[in-house]
Amino acid sequence: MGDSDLLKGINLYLVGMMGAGKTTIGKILAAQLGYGFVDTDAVIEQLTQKSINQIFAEKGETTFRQIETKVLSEVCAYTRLAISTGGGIVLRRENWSYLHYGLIVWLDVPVEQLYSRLAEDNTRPLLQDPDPIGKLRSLLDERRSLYAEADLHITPHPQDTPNAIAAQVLEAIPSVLKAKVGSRE
Ligand SMILES: Nc1ncnc2c1ncn2[C@@H]1O[C@H](COP(=O)(O)OP(=O)(O)O)[C@@H](O)[C@H]1O
Ligand SMILES: O=C(O)C1=C[C@@H](OP(=O)(O)O)[C@@H](O)[C@H](O)C1
Ligand SMILES: [Mg+2]
Repeated sequence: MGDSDLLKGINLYLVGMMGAGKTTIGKILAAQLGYGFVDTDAVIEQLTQKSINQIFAEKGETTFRQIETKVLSEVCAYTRLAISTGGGIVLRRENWSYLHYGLIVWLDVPVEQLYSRLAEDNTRPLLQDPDPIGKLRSLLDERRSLYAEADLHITPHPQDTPNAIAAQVLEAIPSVLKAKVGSRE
């Protein structure tokens, strides 16, 4: 049994740039909350029976975003889930209507660190670019104000382990949850 009362069954959504640790930390948070774990990219891969790279290459980003919205709209109907999203989920306004059913946490990690984590990783189609660090910078410039709409903004230190970051999230939840529930009353 985890710290299951902390969120009162409300879903937790992790948002942020690719490489921020959403998938890694979402799993830890799910275990600690006694919640189920969902990664929207993994659901998309299961549904389509294709990798994210294949979907981008064969169908394009617009189709990927349509599937992503459909998956999110279905996932948000459940409770007691920690949901790791893909970095671009914040781009569509419609997605926010689903995200806001839950508590949204932005993992804000500097571009240099994202790059060092993903330099050897070829599973992020948007980074298959001659200038991946420049690409990360421009994506973050486009998205920063959207990520900032999250309920909770976590800026881990470079040496923080995934467990330490999960602990920071859990520690910060009570204060933001109060504000979130209060804003609905
Ligand atoms: N706190 C951390 N410290 C070091 N490496 C990390 C940390 N969080 C994630 N990673 C590594 O960074 C890479 C990207 O993490 P991932 O969870 O897939 O991020 P995202 O889902 O946000 O793209 C993975 O190789 C993961 O092991
Ligand atoms: O930032 C993005 O637009 C994307 C992030 C990826 O997920 P992660 O954020 O888990 O890497 C994945 O959804 C896809 O490659 C697009
Ligand atoms: Mg991920």
